[in-house]
Amino acid sequence: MTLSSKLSDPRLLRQYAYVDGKWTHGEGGREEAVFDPATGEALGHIPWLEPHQITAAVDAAEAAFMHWRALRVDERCERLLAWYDLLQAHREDLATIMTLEQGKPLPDARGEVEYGASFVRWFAEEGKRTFGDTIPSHIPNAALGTLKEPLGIAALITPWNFPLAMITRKAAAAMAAGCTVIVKPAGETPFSALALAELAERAGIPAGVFNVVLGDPPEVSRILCAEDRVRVLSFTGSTRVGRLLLEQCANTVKRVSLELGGNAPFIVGPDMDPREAAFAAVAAKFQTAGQDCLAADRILVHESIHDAFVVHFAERMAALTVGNGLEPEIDLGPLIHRQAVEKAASIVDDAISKGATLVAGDQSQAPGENFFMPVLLTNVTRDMKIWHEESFAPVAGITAYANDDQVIEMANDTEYGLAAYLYTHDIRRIWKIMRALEFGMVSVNSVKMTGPPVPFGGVKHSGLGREGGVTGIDEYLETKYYCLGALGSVSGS
Ligand SMILES: NC(=O)c1ccc[n+]([C@@H]2O[C@H](COP(=O)([O-])OP(=O)(O)OC[C@H]3O[C@@H](n4cnc5c(N)ncnc54)[C@H](O)[C@@H]3O)[C@@H](O)[C@H]2O)c1
Ligand SMILES: N[C@@H](CC=O)C(=O)O
Repeated sequence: MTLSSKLSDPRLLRQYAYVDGKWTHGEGGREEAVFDPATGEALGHIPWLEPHQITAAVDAAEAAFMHWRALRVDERCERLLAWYDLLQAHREDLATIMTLEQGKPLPDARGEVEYGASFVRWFAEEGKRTFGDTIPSHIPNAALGTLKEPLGIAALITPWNFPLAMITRKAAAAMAAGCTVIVKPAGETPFSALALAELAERAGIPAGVFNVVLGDPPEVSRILCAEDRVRVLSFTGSTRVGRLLLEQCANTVKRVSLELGGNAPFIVGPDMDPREAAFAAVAAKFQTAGQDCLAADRILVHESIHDAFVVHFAERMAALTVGNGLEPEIDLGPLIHRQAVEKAASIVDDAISKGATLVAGDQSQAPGENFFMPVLLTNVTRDMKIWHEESFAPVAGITAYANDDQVIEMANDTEYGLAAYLYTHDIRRIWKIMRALEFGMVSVNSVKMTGPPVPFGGVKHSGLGREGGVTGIDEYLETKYYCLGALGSVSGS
């Protein structure tokens, strides 16, 4: 059965790039297959655009920018709201596309469609609030102030683990600000991006405002980074690629926003009920089969409750079901591809060879070659890869600690600084540890922390800038200061 036959609106499955309002094939004959990670079946093909076609997308975005920025902001925001309504109306098809190309269970895919759509509505509202300032003047007879203006063309490069929401969190902010965008989705999950383009067109978003280019990642990124007309690069993906792109943007001095990898500590205080904390840790570790920048990578449990916590964690983990995300009652889908499975296995082997204890995790039960059964390791120490690397796999590692100062030092012992979890009901401990954690986001007694109103982003090697929230739109705006001089006597100046 083909992908399009599973959709109630088969036109949402597009196998072309989308440039200047037109579905565009490659001119050099290069293409790439897109696979269902659960079955290994090819879902379809996408063309790779040639370099001059990427430049044509920049031409289109440049031409569209003049008109898009000149629209009244409420007109721009109306189009975004129409886009939001269409995302909601087609959420089932969007979720099906996502599960097929990414692998996450259908309920999680539905959740991501809701989450992704919520950014479109949020920025359709925030777009109307891009206020400048008036400045009390230090210059005689002058009025001073600031205006917020769109930066221009934004290039948005996104990953495969959240193939829809990572686009809308950027694109809706940029478009509400008056920028035009060129999206380069991950080659593993282009169909969610192309369905977004189809719905943008139906929502009346003009040609050239929302473009999706496809191609060889380093080639496309090099062109977009070197283009002077592209004034913002917003990237979500690995720290390794983020560093490369930051360097490539230096020559054109563009605004760079980076949402990079994480290695979240999950700290459990001695006052916690070990069962409650263990169940929360399982939820924080295994979402999207561990392929989540917020995944609880290092679980740090006070020594007084460590053993009970491990028992409850193992019990809860054993109840997780692994299988094709299209089937009912599945908790963990496949990993994105075979290399991800090999990386997960190497992280487990490395830990065991350095003294970790394998409590659970039997790979002989895996239902297919891209699946990895959840693993629980205890006695995890700092010399292991699992401590330092973002595992991006369903591998949980637990370490015992003795006191608050020690756990703060352990939690901060990473180059990453995206998110941290803290479970304790002691208010003094919460305040002390929360303040000392070197992370952009700290979630206390809650697994869920994200959503459109919050400033999402990391410190250290986890990135630059914040997405969402009231400041997310600023990533796409420039402040213009004005001085209106020689006005005669200006009261209050
Ligand atoms: N901080 C966040 O908000 C956030 C959210 C989601 C994912 N992530 C991170 O994303 C990573 C997983 O995603 P991924 O594997 O797709 O990341 P990735 O860095 O491999 O790829 C991200 C994007 O960059 C492109 N790319 C890959 N290699 C490139 C190169 N050499 N030059 C230019 N472009 C290149 C890819 O095609 C894709 O579009 C994890 O590290 C995860 O933590 C971060
Ligand atoms: N779960 C994150 C994406 C990271 O992979 C989010 O909520 O944005």
